[in-house]
Amino acid sequence: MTPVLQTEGLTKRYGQRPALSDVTLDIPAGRIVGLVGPNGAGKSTLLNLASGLLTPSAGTIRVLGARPAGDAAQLARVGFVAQDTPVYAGLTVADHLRLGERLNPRWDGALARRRIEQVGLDPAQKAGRLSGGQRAQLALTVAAAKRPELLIFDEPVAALDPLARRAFLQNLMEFVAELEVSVVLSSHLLSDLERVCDHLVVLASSRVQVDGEVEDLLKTHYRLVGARGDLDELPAGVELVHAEHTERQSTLVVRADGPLPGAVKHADHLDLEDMILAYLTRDALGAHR
Ligand SMILES: Nc1ncnc2c1ncn2[C@@H]1O[C@H](COP(=O)(O)OP(=O)(O)OP(=O)(O)O)[C@@H](O)[C@H]1O
Repeated sequence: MTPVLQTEGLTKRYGQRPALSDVTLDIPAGRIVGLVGPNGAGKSTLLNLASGLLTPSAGTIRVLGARPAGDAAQLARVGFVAQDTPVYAGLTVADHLRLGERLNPRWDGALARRRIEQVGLDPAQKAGRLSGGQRAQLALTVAAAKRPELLIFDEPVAALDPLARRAFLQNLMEFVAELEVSVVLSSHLLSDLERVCDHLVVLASSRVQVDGEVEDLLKTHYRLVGARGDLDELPAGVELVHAEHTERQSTLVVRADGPLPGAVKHADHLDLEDMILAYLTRDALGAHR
């Protein structure tokens, strides 16, 4: 199956400053991919490159096996909702659907109308008067009714209250199951990502820190506790992500594809949130050293 997103040495600079450095990814189709990282990590830059709004400074990017936004057919295959879910404030909800129908060859009007009704949007309401959550629902509906093969969302739930966020993500998961669409979404909300994503990419300081299927990542990451000094040497196949020490004890977060060190007193798997935080802490400490 063609990968949904494939990059090699992908780099984007604004002037001299890298926003994305040497990013190599190969993400299979049929996933909900979470893209996570601190402010300024390069998430929007990557998503804008994937949707063809930006062009790379170096390296390559293929989306569904083709150049992003290379032609009208490729544009129709990808639905992109930029940060802050832009809508046309002066147009009504129904106008958005009419516009979508006119602009998109594969427009699914029945799906759009059903979704609008399901989420309780008034077709006559001007989009500029919708709440943040309603706007997000409208943007999701328009993007999904294009019947794309890939949906890209830049922080779709950032402006939503917890209930609206949950409803939006629930909706998104239903969509994915119904439409067999792949999704790439960025978010700062790690617990949300844990609930909906099956593939994760952690970006920090313009570089990929870790990337993989969530299930594999959870299986291979551990928090190890041992006597201070006993865990200084790690065997081959065990990569240190983050370490904290007290006078007597060391606590490490590691990625282990092989056996754990013999001197470990205690080993636990981490949840996704703690694993991501370990990578982000490593990057933050490295950056300020
Ligand atoms: N148009 C631009 N001109 C110059 N620099 C830019 C531009 N857009 C982004 N940058 C810089 O590129 C880097 C990556 O920005 P980007 O918006 O991709 O990060 P992000 O991970 O999406 O951040 P956030 O979580 O805050 O949305 C930042 O240092 C940012 O200041």
